[in-house]
Amino acid sequence: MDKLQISASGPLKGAVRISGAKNAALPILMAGVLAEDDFVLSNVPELRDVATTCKLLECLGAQVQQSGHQVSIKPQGITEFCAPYDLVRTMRASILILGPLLARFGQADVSLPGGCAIGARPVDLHIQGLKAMGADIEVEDGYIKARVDGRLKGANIFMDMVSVTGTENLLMAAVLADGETVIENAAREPEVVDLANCLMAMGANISGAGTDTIRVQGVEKLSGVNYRVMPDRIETGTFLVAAAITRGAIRCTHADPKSLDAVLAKLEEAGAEISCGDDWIELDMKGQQPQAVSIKTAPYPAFPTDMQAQFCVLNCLAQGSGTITENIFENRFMHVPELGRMGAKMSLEGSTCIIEGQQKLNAAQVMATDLRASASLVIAGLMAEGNTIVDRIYHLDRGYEHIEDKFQGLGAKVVRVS
Ligand SMILES: CC(=O)N[C@H]1[C@@H](OP(=O)(O)OP(=O)(O)OC[C@H]2O[C@@H](n3ccc(=O)[nH]c3=O)[C@H](O)[C@@H]2O)O[C@H](CO)[C@@H](O)[C@@H]1O
Ligand SMILES: C=C(OP(=O)(O)O)C(=O)O
Repeated sequence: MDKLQISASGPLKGAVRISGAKNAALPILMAGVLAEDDFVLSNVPELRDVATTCKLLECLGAQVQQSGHQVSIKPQGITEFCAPYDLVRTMRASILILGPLLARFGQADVSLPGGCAIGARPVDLHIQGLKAMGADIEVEDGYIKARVDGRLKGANIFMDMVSVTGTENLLMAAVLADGETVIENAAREPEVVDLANCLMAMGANISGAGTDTIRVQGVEKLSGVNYRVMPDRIETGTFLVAAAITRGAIRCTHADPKSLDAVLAKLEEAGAEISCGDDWIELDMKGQQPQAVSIKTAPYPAFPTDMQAQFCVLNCLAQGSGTITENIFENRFMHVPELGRMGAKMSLEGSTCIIEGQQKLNAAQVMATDLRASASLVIAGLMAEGNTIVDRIYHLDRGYEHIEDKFQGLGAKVVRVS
C-alpha cells in the first residue's frame, strides 16, 4: 500500500494551482441525474471520490466520460435506482444520490453512506426533509429505500441542525418538486451556492442560496449544462497553513479568496501577510514563526471544521499556546495522538484541544483514519527532524489531487513510496 514520506523542508516557496472543490464537484456530479440531456462539468478534481461517483452514475445506467478535469454525463440511459454498499461505503457524499433519484425517477435505494469516520454522521435530516416532501422512506438492511408516487411536493422544511449535504440533498429534490419548497436553517457553505448556481443554469428556480433560507419553485424538467466547479477552499487553506508553518511565501492560483475569510483572518492573526486578487492568494511569513491562535469551528461563514486539524499543526509549531474547539463533529481529533507521537505538546479536554507551540517536531511513522487528519500529518512532517511516513494515504487521495506533486512544486520533500 502506498505511503507518503515527508522530510524536513525549508520554507515553502512558489505557486500552487488549486484544484476544483471535492465538496462542490460531488453534489454537482449527482445533479447530473436531474438533467434531461448532456451534462458537462469542468474543473473537476481527479480524486478517488470523483471516480467513485462516476462509477455510481455508470452503475445507474448513465454514460460517463472523464477526460482530465472534464466529466461528461449522458443521463438518458438511467434505468437503475440503487446505490450499492460496495460502491458507496467509502464515500460520505454517496447520500447525495438520494434526492436526485427520488425527484427524477420516484425511487431510490441508497446504502447508508461511509466517508470520514469523524463522528456518527446520521442522515435523519435528509430523510425527514424528503418525507415532508411526500416520500415514503424505510431504512432496511443498511439501505434507505425511498419511493414517491408521481412528483415530490413542495414543503416548508426547518432543519434542526445546519447540514451541508442535508441542504444539498433537499435542494436537489426540491428543484423538480410540485410547488414551492422553503428550506430554513439551510447551510450557507460556498459549495451549496455552487450547486445552486449549477441547478439554476439547468433551469431551476432557486433564491436565497448562501443565506439560511432557500426558496425553490419546482419545475417539470431540467436541461443539461456546461458548468465549471468552484476552487477547493480547503485544499487552498491546507497549502497556506503548510507555507505558514515553514515560514515560507507562496501564491495559490485559481483559488477563491472570498470563500476563505475566516481562514485568512486566522492566518493574519498568526502573523502572515496576506494579499489577494480575484482568483489568487499570496501568503508571506517574512521568515517568522507563526503565533498560536485560538479557533472554534462552526458552520460557514465561521471557521470550517475541515481546516481544524491543519490549524492544530500550526499551533504545534507556533510561538505561545492556543486552543482549538471542534463544534461540528464529535470524533474529529484523531490527529492528536498521532501528532503526540511526533513530539507535539497537546492535550484534549472534551471538544477542546490545548496546544503549546514549539520550534520543531520529530519524525515518526504515523497514520490517520480521516482525510484532513492525514493532511495535518503531512504538513507536520515538513517541520519534523528525520523522515515522517504517513500510512493509509487512501484518505488523502479522496480529497487532495496529486498532493505530492503540488508539495514538490513548492520545494517540499514529499514523495510517494510503496
Ligand atoms: C461531502 C461533503 O460536503 N462533506 C462535508 C459536509 O459533510 P456533511 O454534509 O456530512 O456534514 P453535515 O453538515 O451534514 O454535518 C454537520 C453536523 O450535523 C449532524 N447531522 C447531519 C445530518 C443529519 O441528518 N443529522 C445530523 O445530526 C452531523 O453529524 C454533524 O454533527 O459538511 C461538513 C461540515 O462542514 C464537512 O466537514 C464535510 O467535508
Ligand atoms: C469530512 C470530509 O469529507 P467527507 O464528508 O467526504 O467524509 C472532508 O472533506 O474533510
